Amino acid sequence: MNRGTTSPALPLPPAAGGRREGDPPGRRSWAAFDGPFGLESGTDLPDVRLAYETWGHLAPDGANAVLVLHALTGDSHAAGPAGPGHPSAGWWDALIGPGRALDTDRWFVVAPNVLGGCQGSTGPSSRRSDGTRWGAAFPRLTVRDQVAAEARLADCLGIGRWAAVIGGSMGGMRALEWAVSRPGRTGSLLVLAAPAASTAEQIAWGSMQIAAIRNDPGWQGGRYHDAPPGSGPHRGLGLARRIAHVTYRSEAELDTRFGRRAQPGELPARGGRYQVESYLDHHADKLVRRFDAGSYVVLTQAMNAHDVGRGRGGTARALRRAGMPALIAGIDSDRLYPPAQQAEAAALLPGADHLRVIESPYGHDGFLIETEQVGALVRELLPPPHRPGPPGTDRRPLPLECP
Ligand SMILES: CC(=O)SCCNC(=O)CCNC(=O)[C@H](O)C(C)(C)COP(=O)(O)OP(=O)(O)OC[C@H]1O[C@@H](n2cnc3c(N)ncnc32)[C@H](O)[C@@H]1OP(=O)(O)O
Ligand SMILES: N[C@@H](CCO)C(=O)O
Repeated sequence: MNRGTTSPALPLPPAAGGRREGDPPGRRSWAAFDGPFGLESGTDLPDVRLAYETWGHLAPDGANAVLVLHALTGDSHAAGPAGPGHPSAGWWDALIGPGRALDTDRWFVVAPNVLGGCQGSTGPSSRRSDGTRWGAAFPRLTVRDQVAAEARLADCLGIGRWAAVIGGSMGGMRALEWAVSRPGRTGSLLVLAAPAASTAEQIAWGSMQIAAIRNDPGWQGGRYHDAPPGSGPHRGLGLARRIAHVTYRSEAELDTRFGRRAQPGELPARGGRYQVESYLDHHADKLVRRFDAGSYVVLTQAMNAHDVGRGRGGTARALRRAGMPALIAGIDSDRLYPPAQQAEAAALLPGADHLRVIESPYGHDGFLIETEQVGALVRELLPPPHRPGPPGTDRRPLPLECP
């Protein structure tokens, strides 16, 4: 195991370095595990690197650690301002920080970039030991593989049991997999807008996005990473994002916001765009500039394969393994992961009483937008102590090296 600091936009430093006591909060680091790292498919990755960010300080007994897991196109920058390597502020910045729902004066928050991603963790755009990029040769991953890698990271950080594992969408799939596969390491659970198993329709949406990328001539069978800049499958990735983004928002929101209006200065009857088309173009353009198409395919395949009940006697039996206190939340206007699906999971999880419903006009993206309601759920899961101690007195340095 090695660790160091990096930014996804910068070349990795040699395998060395590490966090030191007193490091500023929001420190970005990475951990590399020597392989072979066995995958559910039966193949191996020769080595694995996970990028992660942390906020707060780990208590001497390691009991104040909270794992926060991002969605499909998210990354480890869950909190903090925009800056080098981070075009936007953290995606849950409103929730993580001193005095916020995930109070970093009390909790040590860890957010890894998912295995298969493209923001510092091993994925299709990473280089292999011979210097070539994985590209099409990158193996199929499952949510279980991603959680296994996160468990290796927890081992390395000396975190035997998370006080809570929290995630939305694809991050919620991983949170649920943590609870089912590692109940002894998952102290409590918050799953937002995520299913116990992807349905036919969810797989269908994902497969259309994968097809959009693969049908772009720039895909080149997945071997485009060393092609000249600009010749990759950008059009396909942009189309995938447009398809996905419609599923992330509600019909009512799109209608209220854009209706049939033309984009200012453009006339649809003369080849111009509707406002909603321009909006989708904008989101496609933004994603293409920050995300790798190969990672998009690998992560979407992992979401399509997601089924906590596979090989465990079915969903109901699998969920019964997870007895920790749990909150399962759905968004009332989510058409991608309808709340009724999560209500079934809530009914089956021993530690969850009933589905929590986030009210939002925004659809699936409500787990990113409705931070007040999400914060209330986090506070319910991790209530403030009756007598808080002075912040920052209980802390231990993270190990510089793992065995
Ligand atoms: C866990 C994770 O997923 S982490 C990664 C965070 N997620 C993403 O980045 C996914 C992409 N973004 C989103 O899904 C959303 O922007 C969210 C969820 C982050 C925030 O949602 P909202 O605040 O409702 O933003 P919304 O979807 O309205 O988009 C606003 C953008 O659309 C642009 N826009 C709005 N109308 C139009 C239009 N007619 N034409 C062109 N652009 C438009 C705005 O200018 C704004 O641009 P900017 O983001 O570059 O400043
Ligand atoms: N906007 C989110 C939706 C997927 O949950 C993302 O891009 O990751």
